[in-house]
Amino acid sequence: MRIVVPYTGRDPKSRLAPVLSGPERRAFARAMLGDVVETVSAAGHTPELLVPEPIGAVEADVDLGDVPTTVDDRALTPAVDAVLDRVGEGVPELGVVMADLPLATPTALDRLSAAGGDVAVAPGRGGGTNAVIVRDPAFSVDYHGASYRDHREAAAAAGLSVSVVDSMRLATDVDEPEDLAEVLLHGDGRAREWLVDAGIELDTSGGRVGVRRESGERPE
Ligand SMILES: Nc1nc2c(ncn2[C@@H]2O[C@H](COP(=O)(O)OP(=O)(O)OP(=O)(O)O)[C@@H](O)[C@H]2O)c(=O)[nH]1
Ligand SMILES: C[C@H](OP(=O)(O)O)C(=O)O
Repeated sequence: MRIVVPYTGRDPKSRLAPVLSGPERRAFARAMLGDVVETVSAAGHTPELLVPEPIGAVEADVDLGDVPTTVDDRALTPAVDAVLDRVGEGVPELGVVMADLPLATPTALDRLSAAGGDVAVAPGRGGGTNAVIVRDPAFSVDYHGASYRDHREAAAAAGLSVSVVDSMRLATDVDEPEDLAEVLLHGDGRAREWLVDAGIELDTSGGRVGVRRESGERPE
């Protein structure tokens, strides 16, 4: 199956700004993208990048190999919807897997692709839609906000069946600083390596496990 991976390098992961500088967020987002592309391929699928502008040489620190790429500078929802227009005769299904899922594994993707339904969804913590497989052209996306709820409602309104996959690895999108602790705890790819190299470490001093910088200070 072809799996589209939307990715933006335009001020990515802004909610990580309390911990990571702008250049660091770009590098870390790129490392997560590398993990996701590798996982999609390892699961036997064909990754396709969906980006608002060509990925430049400045971001070539992570070699993605020869990944097919669609460039569409519209916002996330219309850009993904345009790709989903392909679903129909000749293209029975298409996946959309976000680029900020560095804990995703081939096994977790296998579970999603094995789930039936016109639409198979892996919800994200916090209300989002981290991964979805679409098998009916009547479905369209509406990202941001509580998109998991919105997608279920839209599918129901269109008379489409939905299956939901409960997966910690697909549910953990990295948006907030506390999500970095999950990457340190459960990751084993480039994103985790990037955090360790940057001196980000677990902080177990409070209630919930968080992260801190070895140096104490975020670089500007
Ligand atoms: N192609 C494309 N991908 C996008 C766009 N906006 C977000 N994405 C990707 O969609 C996924 C989920 O988006 P967010 O969690 O909002 O990521 P983000 O915009 O980098 O992070 P925040 O600044 O914290 O919202 C990530 O893989 C992003 O790279 C966009 O406008 N175009
Ligand atoms: C794209 C968006 O991601 P979030 O901002 O919820 O992580 C969503 O899943 O609807």
